[in-house]
Amino acid sequence: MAERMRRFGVGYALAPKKQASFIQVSLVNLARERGIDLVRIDMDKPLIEQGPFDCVLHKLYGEDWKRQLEEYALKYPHVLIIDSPEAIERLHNRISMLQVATELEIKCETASFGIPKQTVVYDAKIVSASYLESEGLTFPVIAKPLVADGSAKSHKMLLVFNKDGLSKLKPPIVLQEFVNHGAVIFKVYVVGDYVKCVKRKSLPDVMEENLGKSESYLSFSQVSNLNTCEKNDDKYYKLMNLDDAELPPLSFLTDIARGLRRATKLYLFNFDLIRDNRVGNRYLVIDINYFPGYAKMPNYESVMTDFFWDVLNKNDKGFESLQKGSCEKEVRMLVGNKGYGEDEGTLPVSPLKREEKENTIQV
Ligand SMILES: O=P(O)(O)O[C@@H]1[C@@H](OP(=O)(O)O)[C@H](OP(=O)(O)O)[C@H](O)[C@H](OP(=O)(O)O)[C@H]1OP(=O)(O)O
Ligand SMILES: Nc1ncnc2c1ncn2[C@@H]1O[C@H](COP(=O)(O)OP(=O)(O)O)[C@@H](O)[C@H]1O
Ligand SMILES: [Mg+2]
Ligand SMILES: [Mg+2]
Repeated sequence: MAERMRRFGVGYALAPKKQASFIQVSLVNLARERGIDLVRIDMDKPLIEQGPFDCVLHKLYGEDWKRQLEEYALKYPHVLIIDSPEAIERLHNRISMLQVATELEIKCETASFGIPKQTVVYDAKIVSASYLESEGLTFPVIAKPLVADGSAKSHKMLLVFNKDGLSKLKPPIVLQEFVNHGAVIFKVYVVGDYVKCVKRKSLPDVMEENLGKSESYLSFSQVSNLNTCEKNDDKYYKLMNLDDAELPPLSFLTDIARGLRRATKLYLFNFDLIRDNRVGNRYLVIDINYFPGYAKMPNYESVMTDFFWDVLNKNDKGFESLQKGSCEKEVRMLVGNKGYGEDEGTLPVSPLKREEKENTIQV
């Protein structure tokens, strides 16, 4: 008699827009074929009454949800919670978010890595041109809401060209050095050990001689997502003049991704990288997002399914051996919401494929 395949249940708790983009029929079907059932968590009912799931996949905010997850992990200690609410929380503040990148040691002969200069402002009254100077910042600067909680407000940014623009700031904000980067941003998607880099249109360069000539600030939001067309194909790259943009070295990106995974203990995130035009091969991390728009990633269905399969099977083996009373230390690193340990296996890393186009903003 054929052996029945072990089936796994992955409960997902996502906002309606996220559910619509991520939970596509193609993903559900592929996962099902591999023995993984994706099941919607009913937000009108307590989580504790649902499942039991082998894994809970989630992108929701708030204390109540955190409490429900804690309660669930207590009742079902073998459940994998992807990702841990504490780990995700670090990304909800744009200072702690980038702090983690400064903790990494990336050794690469051809490229270097860092974050832009930045400072946090809680009180609008203290901001002046001399304050900026004392913080090591020069115009232009970007003002970003301190909190990155997924709200439309948290994506509203100001590019401030001169001192007149400073009166528009609404703290709490992060003031960050604007770095010319040829209007190309690299979005690096991470799914466990899988890493994929894509190019997106970004803000054009700002010429110093133009500062103070016209507007004092420019407000913008989600600039890399403004164009609604399909972003996976060559047409988008041609349309957006991204064709010739050379991607950063693969091993460099993989090292950053691995370092960020270890430091954040997150499985699912992406980070935005820009190439500093002043320094050539210096790359700066400007943003890290929890559970980003994976559906925009080529072959996202198989990448996500492979990931689920891998973590679920590892967890399952760990659970079995825990039940048998062995390998307790190893298992502890995989179960509950602890994230991977140092000694995990590796999933395949995708092949990668930059542009330097003179894009100048007239100010
Ligand atoms: O909606 P999408 O597919 O554009 O994904 C958004 C991400 O776009 P990206 O994958 O980086 O191009 C987006 O990335 P950016 O912050 O725009 O770099 C965020 O991750 C956003 O989530 P949130 O509003 O910060 O909670 C993501 O929004 P949610 O889908 O999580 O609501
Ligand atoms: N320090 C910077 N220098 C130059 N451009 C930047 C910088 N920070 C952000 N940007 C531009 O602003 C966009 C939005 O900033 P980001 O920090 O990624 O916020 P969000 O979380 O809304 O995506 C980026 O995609 C990029 O185009
Ligand atoms: Mg971003
Ligand atoms: Mg972001």
